[in-house]
Amino acid sequence: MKSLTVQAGDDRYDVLVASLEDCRSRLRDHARGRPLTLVTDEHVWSLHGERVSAVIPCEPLFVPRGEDAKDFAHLQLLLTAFAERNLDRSTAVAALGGGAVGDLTGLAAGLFKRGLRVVHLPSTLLAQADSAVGGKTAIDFLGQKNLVGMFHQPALVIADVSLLETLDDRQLRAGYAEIVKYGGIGHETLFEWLEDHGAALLAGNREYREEAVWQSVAAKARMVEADVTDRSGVRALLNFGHTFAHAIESAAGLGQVLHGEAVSVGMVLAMTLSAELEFCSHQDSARLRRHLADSGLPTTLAETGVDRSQLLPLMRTDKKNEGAALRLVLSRGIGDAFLSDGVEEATLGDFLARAD
Ligand SMILES: NC(=O)c1ccc[n+]([C@@H]2O[C@H](COP(=O)([O-])OP(=O)(O)OC[C@H]3O[C@@H](n4cnc5c(N)ncnc54)[C@H](O)[C@@H]3O)[C@@H](O)[C@H]2O)c1
Ligand SMILES: O=C(O)C(=O)C[C@@H](O)[C@H](O)[C@H](O)COP(=O)(O)O
Ligand SMILES: [Zn+2]
Repeated sequence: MKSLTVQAGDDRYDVLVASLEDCRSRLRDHARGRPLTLVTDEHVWSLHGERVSAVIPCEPLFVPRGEDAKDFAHLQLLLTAFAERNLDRSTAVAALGGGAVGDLTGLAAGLFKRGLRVVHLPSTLLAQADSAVGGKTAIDFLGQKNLVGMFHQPALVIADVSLLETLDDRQLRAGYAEIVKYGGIGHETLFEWLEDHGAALLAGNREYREEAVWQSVAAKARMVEADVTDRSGVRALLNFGHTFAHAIESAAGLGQVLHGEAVSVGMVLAMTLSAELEFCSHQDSARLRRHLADSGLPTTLAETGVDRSQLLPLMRTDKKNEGAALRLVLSRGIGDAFLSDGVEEATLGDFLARAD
């Protein structure tokens, strides 16, 4: 078992990369003798419900698969169920699933009685490496990604990579994009390691999956601790590729292009723009693109099928922006991302019009 503690302001919690069975007593501490209210989708439950129930008695609540869960209707559904069960602040609710289940459950938990504890049991590569840690919760609104949300840190995160054995190839690769992000923003050695071991990781190597989840979570924890509520600019680097990605997801129709796929294209766009603006070399930009493409991820706008004229207006609504300036995460090279307010809208518009 690998374990790290995140100190996010006043909130302190453990992230365990371990089997669910090895965490039985930790889970039971959070349930306090009652069945654990566990939010999931029927697909994940059909695959893993029996195993999870053998570790901890659960009362499941079902939401749709993927991005469709992240809306007001399902937020209301969870809040209603929490009220019907009269959950109180001494017990936790759990989220078993991908980032969508985690984002929705985290928000419902944060709102109900002004804060229930939430335990994340991430079951996708993306959720294990990224979304279960750090306390960002959200639903989509008015066609825009994560427009309504809050920070609500978990009480415990357990990443059991054996859950990933049932994940389909497309979802697996999408999650891998966020791991590449960690190398891209601050850890060139991780990026090199992924160049060497990424193919085996994607093919199913359990040791490499654990290592990549661990490295990503450790990197994220440090950035979250330094900037819990995304104010100082440190945490904003976790948004590398995301200004483009969220616009791509919205323009495609939410749920059509997977978040990780959009992040893959978004990181290539951010790096290509950085190279054009002479912040980084064209070799580094090509290196990032090559590794993502070799990993079976999309790297061009053309592959997403979006109408590129929709992107700039969507990018203007990004949460990082203050006033008129567009705030982008750019790069000085692999492992060296930075936040920029300096890209003119006309420059970005021209870039988007002719990008691959
Ligand atoms: N809060 C954050 O910090 C953060 C970070 C990154 C992404 N996100 C959000 O996370 C979402 C994307 O999450 P995601 O990539 O995990 O996908 P997802 O949650 O949208 O969908 C996961 C899909 O995989 C299936 N699935 C889940 N676990 C499985 C398993 N073990 N075996 C088989 N099938 C399984 C689910 O049924 C579902 O269809 C986006 O909404 C994104 O905005 C949030
Ligand atoms: O935890 C963070 O901070 C991140 O930015 C992680 C991202 O991978 C994630 O997609 C996040 O949900 C994006 O947040 P948003 O603030 O851009 O909606
Ligand atoms: Zn993301």
